[in-house]
Amino acid sequence: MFRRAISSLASISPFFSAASTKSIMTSPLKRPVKLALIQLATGSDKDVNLKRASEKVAEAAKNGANIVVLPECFNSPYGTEHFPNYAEPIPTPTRTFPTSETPSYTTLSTLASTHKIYLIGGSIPELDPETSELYNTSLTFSPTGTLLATHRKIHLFDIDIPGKIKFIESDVLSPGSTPTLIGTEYGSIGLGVCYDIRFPELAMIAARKGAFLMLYPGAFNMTTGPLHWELLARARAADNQVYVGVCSPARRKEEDGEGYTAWGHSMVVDPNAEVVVATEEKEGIVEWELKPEMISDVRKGIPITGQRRFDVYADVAVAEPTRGVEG
Ligand SMILES: O=C(O)CCC(=O)C(=O)O
Repeated sequence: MFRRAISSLASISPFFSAASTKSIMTSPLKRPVKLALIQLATGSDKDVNLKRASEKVAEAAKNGANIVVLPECFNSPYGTEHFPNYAEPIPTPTRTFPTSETPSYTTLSTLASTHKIYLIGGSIPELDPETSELYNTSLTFSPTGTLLATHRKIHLFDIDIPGKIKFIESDVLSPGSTPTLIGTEYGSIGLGVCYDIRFPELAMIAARKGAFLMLYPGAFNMTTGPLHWELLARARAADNQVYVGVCSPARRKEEDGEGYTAWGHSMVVDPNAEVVVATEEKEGIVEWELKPEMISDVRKGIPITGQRRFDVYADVAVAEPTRGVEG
């Protein structure tokens, strides 16, 4: 019945191709996988942050998680004045550093291999020693502890809402320029850091390339958190019919003094754009099993994945809006 509906669509639209038909019928998630988002309580002591992250990752792995996510800036306070002090270089095959200079990288790699998990290490301030540029960078490790992906936050958080919040990341950070798609044994995962979620293009690119999940380590605040955090997570899921996970630090306590206050509310959204599990502001772990048929069922019911009209909006990046007739 459904196949007949698709072939009749294909006959009226050349853009409803055989390839897109296949992408509707097959789930991009190969088998069930358990996702854990760690809403970590972070502070100003990097060693304590790494120790706390290690405890919580161990707890998530013990609960059976296969993919574990930490929040944005999990090793440092979130603030432009802090980034230079907490930044670390990232080792590459051709550029190594003593482990004392890369404690966050080393901890994440060890945690991934010890617990045999995919670990999306939230983000850390990164120092590029060649250019002295700083980035807000997310490192992903495989279950053998190998670095799989390095995502430098592409859209820097530069906003000014009078009387509410002003934050200019670009005062000290440089933006990344490369969208990230992480290959795993379960399928591909798209990644963005916090403000990246406001730009639907990244999730759309990842989904078109076959991602089953978009992950956003983030740290929304007390103004934009209640306004947009859940809305954006659900929107990216609805746009692309993929799972979405958003992972925040826990909210700072009064006694921790001045500083950026994260909204919290880490959550998993399913491909139908429903919040399936969420927490509030305190430290905790949000866990959910992602299922292949959830994606394929949603895509069969509302087949937008194969109905896109790239003949109409392929040139969205350069298109000028059509102007009305003047006068
Ligand atoms: O987009 C927002 O409202 C918050 C973004 C943010 O906090 C970040 O990019 O770190």
